[in-house]
Amino acid sequence: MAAVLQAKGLCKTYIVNKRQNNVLKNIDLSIEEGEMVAVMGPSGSGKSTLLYCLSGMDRVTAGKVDFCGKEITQLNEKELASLRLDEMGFIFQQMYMMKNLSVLDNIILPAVKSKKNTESRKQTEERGRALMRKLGIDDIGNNDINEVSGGQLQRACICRSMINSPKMIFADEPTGALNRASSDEVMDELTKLNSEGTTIMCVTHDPKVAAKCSRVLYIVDGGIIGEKQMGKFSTTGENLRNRERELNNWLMEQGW
Ligand SMILES: Nc1ncnc2c1ncn2[C@@H]1O[C@H](COP(=O)(O)OP(=O)(O)OP(=O)(O)O)[C@@H](O)[C@H]1O
Repeated sequence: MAAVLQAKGLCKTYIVNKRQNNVLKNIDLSIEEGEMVAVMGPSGSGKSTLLYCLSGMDRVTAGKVDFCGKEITQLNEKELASLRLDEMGFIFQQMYMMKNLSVLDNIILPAVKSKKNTESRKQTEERGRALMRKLGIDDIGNNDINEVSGGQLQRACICRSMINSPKMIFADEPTGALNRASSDEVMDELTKLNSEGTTIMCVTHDPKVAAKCSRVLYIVDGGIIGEKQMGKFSTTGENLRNRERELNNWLMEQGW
């Protein structure tokens, strides 16, 4: 399997009030095509910062990041923005939907903005609707974003992250704002996308979410101190409880 994402010697330092905070310390990491990787660790350990640096949303202080063979740490802002738009999908806990647009218009916005997209508006809308059907929210396309539930909105975010058929989806606490049932539904959709070939990296505090991933990284104080290969989760015949139990035992060994 080819690596989609590779980081070498990745460091990130923030300077706040003249004080240096070395948040990521010399991280080496490789993510293969088709993996679904969870990033776990204590609060403030650098999980979100890692996600932002790997996806080019934030600049690294030292080291390099390759995405599909392109060294993103060498790209300028414009090149980075179009790479993110065309090849990456993003799902956040806060969702970041545009309040003045309908759910469908929010979903298709990355396609409308992409210079690579040669479709008519109607074709793009049709694709948006098809994604909504797949995620079971085809009845809320014309709603305002404040007229839908949190679970529906998060599924809309998944549609939006998929609209440009990205190579990889970066998710930061995608289920953090959801109740258990909605969280399970969103994870089912993400694992389905992953089984269809999309590589996913997901920051989470929830072992139930991580148990559905194929690999779990554990970060403490800006360094990856452990990783666990879980194998692909299959909804058919696999006992999720066993995976959760195994993962919880491992997390305790890491100091969780
Ligand atoms: N934009 C920023 N400017 C300055 N410091 C930042 C910035 N973003 C994060 N930090 C600091 O970097 C450290 C790591 O933050 P980060 O959000 O990556 O941790 P996390 O592991 O995702 O935490 P949590 O689980 O609480 O979301 C923290 O000390 C935080 O205060």
